[in-house]
Amino acid sequence: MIEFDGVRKTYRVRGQEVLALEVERLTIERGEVFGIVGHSGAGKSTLLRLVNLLERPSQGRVVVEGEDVTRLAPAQLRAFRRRIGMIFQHFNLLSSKTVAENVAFPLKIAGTESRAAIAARVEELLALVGLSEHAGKYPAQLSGGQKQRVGIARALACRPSILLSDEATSALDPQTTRSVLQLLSDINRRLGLTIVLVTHEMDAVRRVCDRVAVMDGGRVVETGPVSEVFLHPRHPTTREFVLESEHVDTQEFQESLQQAAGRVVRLTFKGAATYRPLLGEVVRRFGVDFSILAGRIDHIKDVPYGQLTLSLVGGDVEEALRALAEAGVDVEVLR
Ligand SMILES: Nc1ncnc2c1ncn2[C@@H]1O[C@H](COP(=O)(O)OP(=O)(O)OP(=O)(O)O)[C@@H](O)[C@H]1O
Repeated sequence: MIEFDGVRKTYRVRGQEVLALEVERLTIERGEVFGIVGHSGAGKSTLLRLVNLLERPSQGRVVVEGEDVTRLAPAQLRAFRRRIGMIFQHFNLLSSKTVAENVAFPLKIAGTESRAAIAARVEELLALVGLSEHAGKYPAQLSGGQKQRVGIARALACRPSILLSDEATSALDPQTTRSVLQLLSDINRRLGLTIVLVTHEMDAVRRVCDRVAVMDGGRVVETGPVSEVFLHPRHPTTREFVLESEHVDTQEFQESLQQAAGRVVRLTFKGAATYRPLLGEVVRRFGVDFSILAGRIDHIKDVPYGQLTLSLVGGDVEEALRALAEAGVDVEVLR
């Protein structure tokens, strides 16, 4: 478990104290994939770097697996950092070392394992990330996705219990992003380690995270299970992120809402309800006509969901909405 308790981080810029982060309380549970999403400058990296004390809080406590990290003596801090792996946007690989040497590097520095044990561990890690055939190559000979896989293998070398990911897929194309996120998800499941994933892409959160914190201006403005935050965003920043991730132009969408007739509602179907012909049944039963303003079917982690924005006219709209809600559909009246 990772706990932030009354944490403030300020930087001194040209003689002035500037507040970068203020988090009253935030808890990341053991074994979960926790997303931190926000625009550039929102404080995401600062929050992440407080976990392994790459940044020191100006005030408050960061407690990792029961230990207040700010109180660790230098030798304890070195041992503690080995329990936390980290991956970066630009991979940070050593260009003069091979893939295998990059992965072996943290184990050599730790100096706790024999050469043979390190070689065996490297082999195991390269198999885990699907790079066994590339052990002797140099980073320059790899694609972006392969480089990040090396980064992941290296981060896992010392068997950490926490993996910090700072925009690890931001430099990758969409397909490679998906495969790296899938790998992180598999690692979370297979090894049971906690992953904290900083990103500015809500789509990455939707694919792999269990819970998410949305940051704005150095503060956590919304937090909760991804399905909750994604399907029912409350804070304007969260709404913006969700619409962006659905490639919806906010202004165009507002305009189409204004032109729509009758009652405008957003229906969210989750899990099995996604595939049931509920809407057809209900509109027929209550004589309601509808037109579709927006719609999508997708997954949040492994759970399918469908979301439809409709304008409803005629018939008994109120009763139709009640029937849908009773059948387990989330009904939001937008207008
Ligand atoms: N070393 C530093 N010195 C001064 N200000 C800093 C320093 N590091 C970060 N900041 C400031 O703290 C705020 C939060 O920065 P941070 O890098 O955590 O944001 P972020 O959400 O990760 O953004 P990005 O996605 O662009 O990395 C910003 O206003 C930034 O300018």
